Amino acid sequence: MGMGICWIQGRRSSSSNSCKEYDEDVGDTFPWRRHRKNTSQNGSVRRTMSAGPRKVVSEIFCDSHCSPGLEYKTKSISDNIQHMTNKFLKDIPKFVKIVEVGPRDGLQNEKDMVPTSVKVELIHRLVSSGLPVVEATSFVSPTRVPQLSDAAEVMEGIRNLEGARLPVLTPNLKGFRAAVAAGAKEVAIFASASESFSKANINCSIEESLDRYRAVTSAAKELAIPVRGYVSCVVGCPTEGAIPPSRVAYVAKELYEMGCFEISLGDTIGVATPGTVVPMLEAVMAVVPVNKLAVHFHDTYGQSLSNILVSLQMGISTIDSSVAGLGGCPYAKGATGNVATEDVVYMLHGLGIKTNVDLAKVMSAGNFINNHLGRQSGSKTAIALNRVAADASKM
Ligand SMILES: CC(C)(COP(=O)([O-])OP(=O)([O-])OC[C@H]1O[C@@H](n2cnc3c(N)ncnc32)[C@H](O)[C@@H]1OP(=O)([O-])[O-])[C@@H](O)C(=O)NCCC(=O)NCCSC(=O)C[C@@](C)(O)CC(=O)[O-]
Repeated sequence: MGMGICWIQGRRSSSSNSCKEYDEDVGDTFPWRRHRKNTSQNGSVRRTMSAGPRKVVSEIFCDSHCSPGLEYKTKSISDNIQHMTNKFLKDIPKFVKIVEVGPRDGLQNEKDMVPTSVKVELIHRLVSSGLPVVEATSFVSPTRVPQLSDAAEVMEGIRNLEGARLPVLTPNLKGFRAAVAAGAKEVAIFASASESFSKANINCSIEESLDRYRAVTSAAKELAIPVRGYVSCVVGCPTEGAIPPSRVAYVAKELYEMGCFEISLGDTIGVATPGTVVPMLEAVMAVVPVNKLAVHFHDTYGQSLSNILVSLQMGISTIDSSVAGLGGCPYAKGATGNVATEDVVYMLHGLGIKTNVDLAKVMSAGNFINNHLGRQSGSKTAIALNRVAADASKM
């Protein structure tokens, strides 16, 4: 296989040819430690992590992720994670739900059409990694977002897929009805805190969009279909600049009151820093319960992980991310992709936070789509671990 990423913590499949379950959910990754090379009696090469002061909690014998013939021992860093008592980390959640937006937000800006079969395969791989929610596609105008004009076909390809929720974006009743007809069991609506972005993105004012979305949420209620709400431009807008937190709070509250079960706060152009995230979250948390909020950071200025950390410290426990950092909004020029799922999982597990996501499998999904797109991953974690794996396979 040549993937060689068995030092990654996370829940493992119990199938005989993949990594054994960890003894503790928080295993460890010490890719920077040197491997010791041993030769066993039957001649197979074993590589063992150099012994350190920490407890070995698990040993992984992995055919599916390691290079053939290699075995890795991992050490636990759980001994070092003191978030229960550490004053800086004691209030962060113990479990975080990751909402994968790669197949939708990640692909919507791709110029060359990605074949439907590749999208379907990507979604299958992401679901198999344990991600609880994978946003699958959008039922928007095909002239506005040609890349997702195969939404109904994508839904057909994932019709029998189980193990994750598979919401789709719907900008209006027309999109909602098409989504339901295609088999969608959950939808997302997307408003903006910026008037000009609302106009550019969905061709109406904020108030008009809220009216449209009331129609969608009431139609969804009749069918018992859960609706997620997005607020875009929660910190900055490509044309208006800084957006006041009070405006974000207003739109979030409207979406919540019309029935959205969760509100995702989108830094659409990736300009936020912890300095602007804190006041924005404070304003929104005053009107929407924190357990109903998610954060959605694009990584244009490389601030996403620090923004996520401060959001965790403020009690947020749902994080949107995109495999391999794919993405960008067609109506937010210059904005890059979402924070990479691999980087988020690596950080969360490093903080001792459970996700139930298998980083190795997310990386495999990332490698799959990057190979198709012919580009390097936007995830630093994936780049680093792929490099370590390649080095290890040469030893
Ligand atoms: C909202 C509309 C549809 C308004 O569309 P419009 O441009 O105002 O035009 P319209 O309403 O007059 O309709 C134009 C044509 O589109 C059709 N139409 C109308 N609705 C639909 C539909 N649902 N599905 C398919 N077709 C549709 C409609 O029937 C008509 O067809 P025609 O008569 O010309 O043949 C359009 O502007 C649109 O699709 N915008 C969506 C653009 C988009 O997807 N942007 C990216 C979303 S990402 C985002 O917003 C941020 C987020 C969520 O990721 C979070 C973050 O990062 O911050």
